[in-house]
Amino acid sequence: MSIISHVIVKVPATTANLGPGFDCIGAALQLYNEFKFTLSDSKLCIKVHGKEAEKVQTDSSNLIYQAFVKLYERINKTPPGVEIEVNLGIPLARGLGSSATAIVGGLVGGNILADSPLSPEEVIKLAIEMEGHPDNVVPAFLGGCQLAATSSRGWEICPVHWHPEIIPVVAIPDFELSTSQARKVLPIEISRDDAIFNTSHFGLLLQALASNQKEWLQAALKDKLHQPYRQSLIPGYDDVESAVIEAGAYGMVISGAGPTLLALTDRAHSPKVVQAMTHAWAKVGITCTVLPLPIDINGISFDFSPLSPTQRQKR
Ligand SMILES: Nc1ncnc2c1ncn2[C@@H]1O[C@H](COP(=O)(O)OP(=O)(O)OP(=O)(O)O)[C@@H](O)[C@H]1O
Ligand SMILES: N[C@@H](CCO)C(=O)O
Repeated sequence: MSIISHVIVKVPATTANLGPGFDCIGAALQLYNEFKFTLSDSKLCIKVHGKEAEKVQTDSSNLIYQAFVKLYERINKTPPGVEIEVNLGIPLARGLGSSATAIVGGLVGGNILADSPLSPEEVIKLAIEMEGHPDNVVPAFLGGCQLAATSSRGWEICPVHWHPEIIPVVAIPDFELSTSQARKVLPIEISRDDAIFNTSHFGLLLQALASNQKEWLQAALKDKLHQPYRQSLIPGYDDVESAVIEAGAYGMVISGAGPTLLALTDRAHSPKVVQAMTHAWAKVGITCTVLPLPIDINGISFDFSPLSPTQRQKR
C-alpha cells in the first residue's frame, strides 16, 4: 500500500545524436516538463497546461499514463487510480525529447507512488525499452551528457564530459516533425566508408566535447548516418547552417530527429549565433524561437507528500 499521496516529477529536455552519435548519445538541457501524480479514487483524469496543451492526449492513450501503467505491469500490480497534471515547458515533436520526458515522468511517478520497488537502473532500462533507443531517456533521467551502449549486462551508461565553455543554442521552428517520420527516411544499410566516417567522427566528438578544442569540434559534428537523409525534411537547413558558421559557431546539427537545429558555440559568439539562426530561418519564411540552453546536470527531480493519517485509514 502506498504511503505517498502525490508526487511531482520534473524532467529536462534533451538533445540527442549530437551529429555522429546517432541513437547513442544525448545531453540534458535547462528546459523542463513537470508532471504531478495524485492518487485518486475516481477514474483517470489528465489536465495539461502550457503552450500546445491541446495537442496532448488526455485519455488512456497518453504516453505519461502508458508509462505509469507499464511500471505497475513490471511489478505485477494493478495501477491505482490517478490524476495527472502536466505543465508543458518543452514543445512537442520538435527534437527536444518531449516523448522521453513523458516516459521518464510516468515511470518515475509510478515508481514513487508504488514506494520505489524498482531501482533507478531498472527504471532507466524500462524507459529505454519503451522509447526504443537510449539517447533521450538516459540524459533526461541522469542529467548531463550521457553515452549508452548495449552489453551482456543490458546497457553500459557512461557520462561524457561537456566542457562548460561549449554553449548549446537551439532554434525551435514553428512546425513539427515526428520521430517516426524522421526515422522512415533513413537507409537500413550504410557503406563501410560511411561507417568509418561516423566511427572516427564520434571518437573525435567525445574528445572535442571534453577539451573544447575548436578544430576538433568543427570537424566532429559531421555525420553520414542520419543527417544527410533528414535535411530535406527541414526547409532552410543549409541557410541556417551557413549563417551559424558565419556567426562564429563551431557547427550545427539536427537536434534529435529534428526539426530543431542545435548550434554549438563558445560563450563570446553565442549572441551572434542566436541572431543568425533567427534571421536565416525568417528569410525562408520560418518563424522560430532561438534559445541558448545550458546543460542540465541534475536530470530528474521530484517532490512528494505522504498520505495524511485520515487518507491512510481510507486506503
Ligand atoms: N508531455 C507529454 N505528454 C504526453 N505525451 C507526450 C508528451 N510529450 C510528447 N508526447 C507524445 O510524444 C509525441 C512526440 O514524440 P516524438 O518522438 O515524435 O518527438 P520528440 O520526443 O519531441 O522528439 P525527439 O524524440 O526527436 O527528441 C507527441 O506527439 C505525443 O504523442
Ligand atoms: N536518436 C533518435 C532521437 C530522436 O528520438 C533519432 O534520431 O531518431
